[in-house]
Amino acid sequence: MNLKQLVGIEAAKYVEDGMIVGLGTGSTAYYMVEEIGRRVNEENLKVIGVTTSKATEKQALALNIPLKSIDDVTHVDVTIDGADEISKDYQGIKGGGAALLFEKIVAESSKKNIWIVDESKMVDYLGAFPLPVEVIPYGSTQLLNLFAEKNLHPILRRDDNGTIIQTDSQNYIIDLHIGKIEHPHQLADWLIKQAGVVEHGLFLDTVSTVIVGHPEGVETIQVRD
Ligand SMILES: O=C(CO)[C@H](O)[C@H](O)COP(=O)(O)O
Repeated sequence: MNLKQLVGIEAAKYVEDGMIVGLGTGSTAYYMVEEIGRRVNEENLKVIGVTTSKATEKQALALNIPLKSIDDVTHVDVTIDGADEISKDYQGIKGGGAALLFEKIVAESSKKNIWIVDESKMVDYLGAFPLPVEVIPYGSTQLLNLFAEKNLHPILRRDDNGTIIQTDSQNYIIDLHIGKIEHPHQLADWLIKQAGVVEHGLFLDTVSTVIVGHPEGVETIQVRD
């Protein structure tokens, strides 16, 4: 079993009958969704899933996990999602899979957030992983210029064919190759104030529990209630 599968299966243990569960996006969250699907089908687990991307929605539907839109629930009990980086003070970067907007909306509606990662995602400081910023297409060149002026080293995300990637909301992603983010809260506050920025991938003071996969086994870190 690989480390992503290990933490995905471990996190699914936190899901109980009657819960509304936020289902994250990415190659690690994939295994958690598979395990919840297995429990729904084999153990008659009764849950409602709230998905964070079209990809996860497709996976959950194929597994017959009952789903509701975030707009049709009053709250989410727990959201389980991956992360691109987690710093030593448990701040995170997400959005490598371009799902950061829905992921943040669901995370902010959740009583608890569990992040599942392999040990390579645990870092001292955020920023070696390029910080994704979701922007509307209109004015995105102006934002690229602004970010470049501020030495944030922006690159518009494209696929291997050079086509600009669009999110589930038809927005663009600008990745900021910062290297080391000294003051994540300041950067987050500045980014969200720029016209055209829809959301950024700094997930600050969000996570309740981090489940880290090591070759020796699973480490569970309780960060906040
Ligand atoms: O934020 C995300 C998607 O927008 C993912 O959770 C993050 O990119 C981690 O993905 P993976 O588990 O595939 O490494």
